[in-house]
Amino acid sequence: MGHDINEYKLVSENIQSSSIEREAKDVHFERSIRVFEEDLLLEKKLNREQRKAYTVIVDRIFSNKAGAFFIDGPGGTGKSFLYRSLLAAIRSRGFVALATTSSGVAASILPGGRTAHSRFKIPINVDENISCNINKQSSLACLIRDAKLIVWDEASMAKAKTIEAFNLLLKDLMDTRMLFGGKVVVLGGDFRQTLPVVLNGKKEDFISQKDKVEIPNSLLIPFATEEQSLQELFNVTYPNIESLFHDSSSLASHVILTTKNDYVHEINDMLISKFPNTARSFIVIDETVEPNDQSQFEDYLHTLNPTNLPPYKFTLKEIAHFKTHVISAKIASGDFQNKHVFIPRIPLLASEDEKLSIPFKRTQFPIRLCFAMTINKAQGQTLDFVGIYLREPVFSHGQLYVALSRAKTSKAVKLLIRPLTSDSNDDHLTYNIDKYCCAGSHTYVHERVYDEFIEKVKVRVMRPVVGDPFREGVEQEQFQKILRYIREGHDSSATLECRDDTIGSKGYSSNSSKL
Ligand SMILES: Nc1ncnc2c1ncn2[C@@H]1O[C@H](COP(=O)(O)OP(=O)(O)OP(=O)(O)O)[C@@H](O)[C@H]1O
Repeated sequence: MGHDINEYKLVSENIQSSSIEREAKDVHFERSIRVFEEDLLLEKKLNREQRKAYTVIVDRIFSNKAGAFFIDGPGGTGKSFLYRSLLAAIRSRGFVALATTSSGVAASILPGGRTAHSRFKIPINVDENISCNINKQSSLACLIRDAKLIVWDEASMAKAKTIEAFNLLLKDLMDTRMLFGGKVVVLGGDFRQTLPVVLNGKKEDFISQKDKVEIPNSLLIPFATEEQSLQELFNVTYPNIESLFHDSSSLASHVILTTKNDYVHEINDMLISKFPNTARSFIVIDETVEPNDQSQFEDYLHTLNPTNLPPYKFTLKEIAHFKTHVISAKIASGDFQNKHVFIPRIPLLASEDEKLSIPFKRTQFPIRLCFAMTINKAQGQTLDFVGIYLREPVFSHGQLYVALSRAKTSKAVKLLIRPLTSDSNDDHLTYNIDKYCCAGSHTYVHERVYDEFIEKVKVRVMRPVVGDPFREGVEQEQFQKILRYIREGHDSSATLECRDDTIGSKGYSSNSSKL
């Protein structure tokens, strides 16, 4: 590992995959996505609400008008179904339609789906001045300019800054100040489901309220002992697991959902051990970025489990053919279903969000077992059977709702709840987090209600009681941030609807303002 293929002199010419070549291949793929007959037929099956949205959006596209749409609907009400029919309608006429989502799993559900981060080169680590990394002259820029339709599913899971960066990119590429560069953009999602992950967030970042909910007996697996009840959950979710061996598509439509990655790893290890074949474990190679630190920190690095890196050790069974550095496998779902691939071991870096004290790279196969996955990861999927394991209650807004709404019927869901305390028997009660307050910096309002909205907001904004500017929590940094937002809004030609003056000469309080 770690060697350049050219060192082996296998062919006379140097093999170099330039970023331009990779991009050209990518663009070629996007322009030649095949539309399947079944997707073309979806249009005929649209229900009344879906058809209404479909007609308005298609009409905007073919009359060459701009349009920014948001498709809202509770889990399982057919948002993805609508996107599929829209994508098929545009692509089958030979036009470009880009399908993007906020998460990789959701991207695998849409034909030709990509994460928005990857398609629009939006940096993962968002900061104040985030911008997309696309050259205006590149073939990717040309592809985006040509796109008649851009779909962004699960947009409710994206941070506001990423949507703003996307908006700026389109304005820049299209050379216009119109929203989303005057293109037809369909954002979709469900704010009742999980929202963006706030890493190391403080209380102010997500204030939520817990409510106790009682789960009906028909959905429950009674809690006896942890081992016994988990076994029962495994049995209902994966009946005859050994025979599922040869039926990868039905294996992929059953899943156990839980709250945290640590529990996911535990369950996956327990389930892989149930397969009869020979086990093979793969241990990672951890290398510090600074070579001199290697001997001192190697053992310590093995104990770390950053969220975006594979665990120190994982086990596979001999169903795929694997060698030490490459696995030969078949893809089970998505656009490339049944395609045969070779997966090499590659070095992976931890995300900068992890803020590791010793930067290092971990070499391992970029794969994970997925008999179990986190609830957040499952958002957007519709599955044949869902087992939910709540070792502890959900910890963020919408998680319980997402978990319960992944299956098509209530008969295809079973929950195992560990009682909150060892001496209680309330294995039918859990907490739901259902109220979520956050400070939004932008509001997109439909033009039809814009004037009325502005009037109502003006009245509201002038109403608050101004507090003590010296109370705990009122900081100069936050105050400067608010003044900066007002300035930025003003500079980008927004109208100041209320006062923007500061209160008094002491402390950090500003009058209510609205741009
Ligand atoms: N008009 C329809 N006719 C037949 N089946 C439909 C229709 N609309 C949706 N479905 C089916 O309902 C299920 C859920 O639909 P879909 O995945 O589109 O919902 P969703 O709103 O995207 O869910 P989520 O919010 O969880 O992502 C899918 O199996 C889909 O095929």
